[in-house]
Formats: sequence, structure tokens, C-alpha cells
Amino acid sequence: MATILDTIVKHKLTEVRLKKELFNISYLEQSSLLKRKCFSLSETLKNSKSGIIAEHKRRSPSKPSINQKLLVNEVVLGYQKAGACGSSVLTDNSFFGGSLEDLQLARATTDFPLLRKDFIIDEYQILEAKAHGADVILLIAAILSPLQIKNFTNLANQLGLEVLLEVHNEKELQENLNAQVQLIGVNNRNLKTFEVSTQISKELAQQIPNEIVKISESGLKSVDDILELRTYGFRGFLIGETFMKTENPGESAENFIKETEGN
Ligand SMILES: O=C(O)c1ccccc1NCC(=O)[C@H](O)[C@H](O)COP(=O)(O)O
Repeated sequence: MATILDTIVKHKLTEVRLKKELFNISYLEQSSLLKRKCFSLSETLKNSKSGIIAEHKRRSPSKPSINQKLLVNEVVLGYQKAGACGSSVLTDNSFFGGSLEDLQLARATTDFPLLRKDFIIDEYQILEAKAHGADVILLIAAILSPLQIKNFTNLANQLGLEVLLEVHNEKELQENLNAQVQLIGVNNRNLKTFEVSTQISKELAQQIPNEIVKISESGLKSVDDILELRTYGFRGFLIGETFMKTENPGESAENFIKETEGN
């Protein structure tokens, strides 16, 4: 049976092919954002006490409606004021209701690291990420070969972008340890069943080399989750729904961050 990732990737292949026909590389090269020096998420996390990366997320395959009404620029500005280390902005439209315009609005409003959260399967999307204001791209090991991850990382790094490599099991991690990424994220959400457990972060933590910043992603709800994962060496924590499901995600993030910094 096809998994949600299979479905998303199938859709993404068509989406990117059509986009490349409509807007070729020289169109992206006109963006003034391409010349910009990126903010470093890995350095920000190394120097942060809380390590929170707060996500803008309207909906997802596991939650059809999280928060559809707030403006992306207000949300990410709230996150920056709250003291988050950066923000993740979903740019996939079909499954998450996000867009590249969201990323560009977030860039225009903030001056902290922005992660383009999407399903990258083509080099075109990496240039597109920088051209719309991203500092970091996500590469998902479950949908790419180790060679693609190496090549995509090289291109991203040449553009000044950092790479967050997402893994969910030992094989995905071990196969890609030499890819030269700056950040490795362990996804606590099983994308086949949508079950969430921080157990996988705890199991894989020791296998991630110390020079790569460790991030735990998804399903993080409480300050206790953060305090426990810190003891396993995690420096970054990607949180979406816990903040986005509230009326004021910035305020929720601020309270959460204050509590993590106090402990
Ligand atoms: O969130 C989903 O349902 C999902 C489904 C399929 C692929 C990816 C998915 N999520 C993307 C993410 O990585 C999360 O948005 C991110 O880690 C934040 O997670 P959470 O704090 O649980 O909202």
C-alpha cells in the first residue's frame, strides 16, 4: 500500500516538472534574495539555551486543520520576539496549505534563520528556496538516495544554505553520515502510521556525530520532553502543532521558551 510519503512524492514530481517548464532557472536567478548572506541555524542553536525552532503549519496529512486563520508574517514575527532560534515555514501547498509566498513573507518580516519545510526531490527546489528567503533546507532521507543527499547538500552549501537531514531509523542515519550536513533531525513521527514517540530520538542520538547539531522533530508537547531530550544531546527542537493550535502561537512559544530556559 502506498504511504503518505509515496503520495506526496508522486505529486511533487509532477508539481516540480510543471514549475520548471513555466519558470526556468534564469527566472529564479533574478531574485534579489539570492545574493543575501544566510543566517546560520546551526550556530544559532549552538549558542542558544532553549533551542526551539517554531513552525508555521496550517494543516497536515495527520491533522486536516490546525490553524488556517493567522497570517504567516504575524506568526513568525511572534516566534522571533518569543526568542525562538528560527522558524520552519511549510511551503507545500497540496498537503500542508503552505506556499513559497509564505516563506517570502516570513523573510520580509524577520531576521532570524528560516527553514524551507518541503519535500525536496530536485535541485531546482534548492535554488527556489534561497530565491524565496530560506536559510536552511530540509532533505528527507526516506525519499532520497544517499547520492542525491550528497549532491543536494553540495549545491545547498555552495548557495550558502545549511541542510537539515531528516531521518527516522538507523539505516537512514548510517547511510548518510558522510553527507556533510550541518544538522540532523530525528523525526519522532512515523510517516507510515502517524504515531509519535520520542523513543526514536533517544535511540539514534548516540549515533549522530558530535560536530553535527542534533534536532528532535515532531510531537513535542511539553517542556519535560525538551528537558529529557537535552540529556541525550539534542540542541534543537522543532515544534509546530503545539504552538499553532493556540490562538496566539507567538505567546505560546514565548511561555514555552521561558520555561525551558528556566530549567
Ligand atoms: O505532520 C504531518 O502529519 C506530516 C505528514 C507527512 C509528512 C510530514 C509531516 N509533518 C512535517 C513535519 O515534519 C512537522 O510539521 C514538524 O516536524 C513539526 O511537527 P509537530 O510539532 O508535530 O507539528
